[in-house]
Amino acid sequence: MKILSRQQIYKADKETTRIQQISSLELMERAATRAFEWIHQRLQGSPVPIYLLCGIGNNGGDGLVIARHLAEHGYHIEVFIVDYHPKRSPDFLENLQALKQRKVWPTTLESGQALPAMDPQGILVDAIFGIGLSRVPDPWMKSVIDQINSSGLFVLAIDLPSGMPADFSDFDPAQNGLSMVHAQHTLTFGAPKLTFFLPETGSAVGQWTVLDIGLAREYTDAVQTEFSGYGAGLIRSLYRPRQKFTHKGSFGHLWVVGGSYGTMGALQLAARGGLRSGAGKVTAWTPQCGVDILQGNLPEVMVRTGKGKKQLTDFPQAGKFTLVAGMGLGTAKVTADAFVPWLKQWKQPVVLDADALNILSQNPEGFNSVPAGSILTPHPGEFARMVGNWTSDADKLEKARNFVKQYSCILVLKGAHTLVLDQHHGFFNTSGNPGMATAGSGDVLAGMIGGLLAQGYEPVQAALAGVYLHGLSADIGVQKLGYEALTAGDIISGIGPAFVSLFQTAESGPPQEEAAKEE
Ligand SMILES: NC(=O)C1=CN([C@@H]2O[C@H](COP(=O)(O)OP(=O)(O)OC[C@H]3O[C@@H](n4cnc5c(N)ncnc54)[C@H](OP(=O)(O)O)[C@@H]3O)[C@@H](O)[C@H]2O)[C@@H](O)CC1
Ligand SMILES: Nc1ncnc2c1ncn2[C@@H]1O[C@H](COP(=O)(O)OP(=O)(O)O)[C@@H](O)[C@H]1O
Ligand SMILES: [K+]
Repeated sequence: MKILSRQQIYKADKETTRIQQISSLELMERAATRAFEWIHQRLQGSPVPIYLLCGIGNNGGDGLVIARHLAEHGYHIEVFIVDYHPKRSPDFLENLQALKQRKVWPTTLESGQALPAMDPQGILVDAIFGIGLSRVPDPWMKSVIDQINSSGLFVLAIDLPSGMPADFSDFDPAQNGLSMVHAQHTLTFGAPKLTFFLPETGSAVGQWTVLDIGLAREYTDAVQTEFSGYGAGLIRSLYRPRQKFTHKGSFGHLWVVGGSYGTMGALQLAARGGLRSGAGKVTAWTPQCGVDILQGNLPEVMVRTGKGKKQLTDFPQAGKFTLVAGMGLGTAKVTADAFVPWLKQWKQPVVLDADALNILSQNPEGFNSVPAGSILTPHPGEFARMVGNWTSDADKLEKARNFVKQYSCILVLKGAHTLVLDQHHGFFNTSGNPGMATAGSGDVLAGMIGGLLAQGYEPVQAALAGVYLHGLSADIGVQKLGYEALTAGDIISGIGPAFVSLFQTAESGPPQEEAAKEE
């Protein structure tokens, strides 16, 4: 599912009206009618009061069209024009006339005015600002947004919550206190917006549904976007079925390197993640204290040790195997002094997680030794050590772009929508849940990505599939366990069912955010 930038959406609008030979007014009618249908399907004529807050641009125009349809279907509506700007869009004006012809008379809220009292059992339709928002809302608009947020009403945002930009091309909302409507649900037109996927803004969107408004495929199919959301569809397309006459040698040899006294669990979780993702063989390289633990717990894994008793002080000779390093490794000076020069021996892409990243952050020159195409999997704390603190999601994204360019690597920025970023594209994952916020789940992910890389998936494919299947495994796990009880070990137990469910199609029509997981 492509994430179109603000400018690309305007272009899509233009191309749609040109190719389909319709007016912008007709496109507005089509878009807002889809939104009305969505509401009508759920409310089924309910007498709940509906308050429509409309701006003066085309987002407000959408609100007026929705209001007209609701009035025609006998809903109890009140319409307010939030008069934040003297310039009305032509399609807004046309629809204002059309609404008045239906004998619906909107109330105008002028600058400085407070919102009227509203029944807290009602629904508030937010059609104040859409993608036209080009600068931070002024103090009056901020107070309107605050009043909406404290109203207690169910808020349905049209296209996007007012105050929230579609992307960061015009301004960074964090620089001005992130003043935006917090919606329970957002009905967005044509494509999801970048800001839906990032924590500062994504929490304001609530559940989201992309409404298909028939944008010209000639444009949307061809346009190159910087970002997309992905799910099962993409992973199915790159999945490699196993052939009959294959053997364990066909699926690679994964080495998981790490562990230290007291953190052998991290290495075990990675090893198990690699095994369950299909690596033909897995070897662990650990300090001597790890041998009994690993041999006792993981009969499938071979164990080799360095000279260090409680921490690694030396590393195996680089070879034809696939390397995942860093889980539980520690950052002791003896370990770091051996690790950084060792990394130089590697020519093929490796997977670096946790303390491998922390060691490199303390010795930043070492990042130059990371082989091109390697996959680095920091959580936010590790990424801050790598690139310094960021001031906002927009700033973090910029730092990530620069990092990937500088070191020709793939970043897996872990979070609710993990971002897999290479020099060409950013992919936001759509699987996973807050149950994964538990110690060790990142170790499992590193092992899974390594297991896929070992089998011959291209690095970016291994990162995409590992991240998606990891989230899906946890989604399967929480169905039985709930969010609180899910552990990293349960994610490992879900890997098998996740592979299986990849090829089972959903029968019922899921809501769109769910549907995005299919793409
Ligand atoms: N394909 C699609 O997706 C379709 C989209 N459609 C709908 O059109 C919507 C976009 O409409 P829109 O361009 O008229 O912008 P909208 O958001 O109504 O804002 C109005 C104006 O406000 C202004 N302004 C900006 N920031 C400001 C601020 N802080 N404080 C005060 N003023 C500010 C700014 O004007 P400026 O001052 O920058 O010239 C802006 O133009 C879109 O979200 C969707 O709902 C459908 O109808 C058809 C299909
Ligand atoms: N709220 C959430 N929603 C979805 N996924 C999450 C959420 N919180 C954490 N995760 C996922 O859980 C994993 C946590 O990794 P990490 O912080 O490295 O764990 P650890 O260091 O304990 O192994 C990541 O894959 C991340 O994307
Ligand atoms: K809106």
